Amino acid sequence: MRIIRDYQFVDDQDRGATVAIGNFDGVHRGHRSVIDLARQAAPEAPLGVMTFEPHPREFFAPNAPPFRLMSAEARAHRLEKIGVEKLYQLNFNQALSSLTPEEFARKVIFEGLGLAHVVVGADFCFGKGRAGTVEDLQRFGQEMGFGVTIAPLMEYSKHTVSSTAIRTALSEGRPRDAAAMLGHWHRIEGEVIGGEQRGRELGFPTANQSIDGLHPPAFGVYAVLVDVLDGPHKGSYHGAASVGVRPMFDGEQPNIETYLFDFKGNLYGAHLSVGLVDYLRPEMTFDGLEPFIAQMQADCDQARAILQTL
Ligand SMILES: Cc1cc2nc3c(=O)[nH]c(=O)nc-3n(C[C@H](O)[C@H](O)[C@H](O)COP(=O)(O)O)c2cc1C
Ligand SMILES: Nc1ncnc2c1ncn2[C@@H]1O[C@H](COP(=O)(O)OP(=O)(O)O)[C@@H](O)[C@H]1O
Repeated sequence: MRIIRDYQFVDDQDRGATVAIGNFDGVHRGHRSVIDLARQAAPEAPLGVMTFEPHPREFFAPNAPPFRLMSAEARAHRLEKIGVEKLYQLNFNQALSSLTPEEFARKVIFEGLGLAHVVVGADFCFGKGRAGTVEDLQRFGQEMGFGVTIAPLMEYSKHTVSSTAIRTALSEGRPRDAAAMLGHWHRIEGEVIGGEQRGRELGFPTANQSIDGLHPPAFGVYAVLVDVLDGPHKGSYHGAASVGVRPMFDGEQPNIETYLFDFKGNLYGAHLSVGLVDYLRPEMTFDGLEPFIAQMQADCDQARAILQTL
C-alpha cells in the first residue's frame, strides 16, 4: 500500500484511483461497507482511501480529551489488510481546513489527485465549516467530471454503526458490543515499553503499552487476544490485561498491561496488538499483596476459560 500525504504534485501512478473518503477511526463495519462500494464502483481502478491526519477534531480542539479508537499507524495497517492500495493520508492543516467545499472538490479531488470516483457515507460533510453536503459533492462531480457514490449508513441493533457508539460501548465496558460494530475485536496497538519491573515479582510480568492519544476503554481487567506483530516471539497468544492507573500502586498515567499465558521471553520493543474480548472487573485496591495476587490468578483462570470458547 502506498501512502500519499500531499494532494499536490502527485505522481501520475497515484492519480485516477477510486477512493472512499472519511476519517475511518476504527475501520468499523460501516467504514468497510463504504470501502467495498469503492471497490465495486470501479474494480479495475486502484482502490484508495482518503483520510486526514491529524483527525480534524484533534486539529480544531487539540486540548480535548483523547477520543481516537486507533493511531494513524494502526489504521493504515488495517486498511492495508483489507486490500486498500493507495492511502491518501492528507495533512489536515490550516490550509486544507480553509478550503471551501467547491475548492476541496476542485483542488483536492479533481485537480490534485485526479480521482475517477469517490464514495462517501450519507452523513459526509466536507470543506470549510463542514458546509458541503453529499448533494453538493454529487453536483461538483457532475460539473467537474468525477463519479460520486453515496453509501447508506449501516445499522447495528437499530442504531447507526458509528465510531461514537463504539467509544461508548468501550467506555461502558462492553467490548463485545464494540466488536460487533467494528467487525473485529477492538485492538490496542503499540510498542512494549518498560514499567516499574514489579510484575515479575508478583508472578505476573506484564507487557506495558501506552494508551496516550487513544480513547480509554473502561478501566479494569479484560480477557484479551494478543498478537505479537514482530520479533522472535511473533505469534498469537491468550492473556489477561489491565487497563488503567493501577490504584494498588498509586499509578497516574493510564496504560494497558498484558500478561501473556504460557509465555516466557523478552517483549521490550516488540509491537503488540491487544484485542479486548470481555471486561472482567474494575481496577481495585487490595488489603496487601496476597489477596491481590489471588485475584489476578482468578482473573487469569476466568480469562482462559472465556478465550477457550472462541
Ligand atoms: C490480571 C491483572 C489484574 C490486575 N488488576 C489490578 C487491580 O485490580 N488493581 C491495580 O492497581 N492493578 C492491577 N493490575 C496491574 C498491576 O498492578 C501491574 O501490572 C503490576 O503492578 C506490574 O506493573 P509493572 O508492569 O509496571 O511492573 C492487574 C494486572 C493484571 C495482569
Ligand atoms: N508471560 C509474560 N507476559 C508478559 N510479559 C512477559 C511475560 N514473560 C516475560 N515477559 C517480559 O517481562 C516484561 C514485564 O515484566 P515486568 O516485571 O512487569 O516489567 P515492566 O514493569 O517493565 O513491565 C515484559 O515487557 C516482557 O518483556
